[in-house]
Amino acid sequence: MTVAAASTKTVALSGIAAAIIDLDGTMLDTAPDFHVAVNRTRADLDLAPLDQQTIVDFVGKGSENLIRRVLSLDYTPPEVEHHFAAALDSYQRHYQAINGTHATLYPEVIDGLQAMRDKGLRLACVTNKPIVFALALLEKAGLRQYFELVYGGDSFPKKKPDPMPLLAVCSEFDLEPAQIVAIGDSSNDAQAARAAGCRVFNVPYGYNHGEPIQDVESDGIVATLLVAARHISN
Ligand SMILES: O=C(O)COP(=O)(O)O
Ligand SMILES: [Mg+2]
Repeated sequence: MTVAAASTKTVALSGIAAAIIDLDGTMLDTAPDFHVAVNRTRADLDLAPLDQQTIVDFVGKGSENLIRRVLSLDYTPPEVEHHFAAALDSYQRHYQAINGTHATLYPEVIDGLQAMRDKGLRLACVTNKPIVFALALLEKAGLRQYFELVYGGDSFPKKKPDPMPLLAVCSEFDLEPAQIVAIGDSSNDAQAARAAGCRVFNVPYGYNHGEPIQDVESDGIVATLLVAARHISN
């Protein structure tokens, strides 16, 4: 615990020209949307509803992983594969119908994004959420305008924790990875950032697969995106 606590010290980052911000668990608390859509999918399969926390611990590695984990609670691995395609289809239909309806913005998200823009930072959103859901949600929450680039979990062959989508941002912005800070709520974000050579901050309030965020190696934990902005300079 002492080692983990020591690693949470937040350093001020200089030489930063852009920020890559995660979506679920970082800008929006989408747990209630996941809860509703997953339980409608389970009802289609005659499975009992799950509590929100159980579902939230499966969020972060994309829809396919979420649905496999949700099915694995009741089915053997061959049964999971048997039901997977229909369950994913059902989930996507239910999620699309309620996307953003029950989600809420975390504190200081708008102020944080505005503060980053005021510092001249270029902003990209990189999420493991499917791109159609991500774009619709950002639009609905009034966040789309802050981002020059938005990449979803299906925008590239590989998603976070692979560095591929972050390296695509570096290339699109024509910046070195060390000039970019990734900010997210999970080890996925931190691992992708480190593998890309980017700097990384974590926020403590989202979904980290049920693990303490203090155990994730990063440049620090920031209470909100506004606090993150205060720790970043060009
Ligand atoms: O849909 C997910 O798995 C969540 O994705 P995000 O935390 O990368 O936004
Ligand atoms: Mg997240």
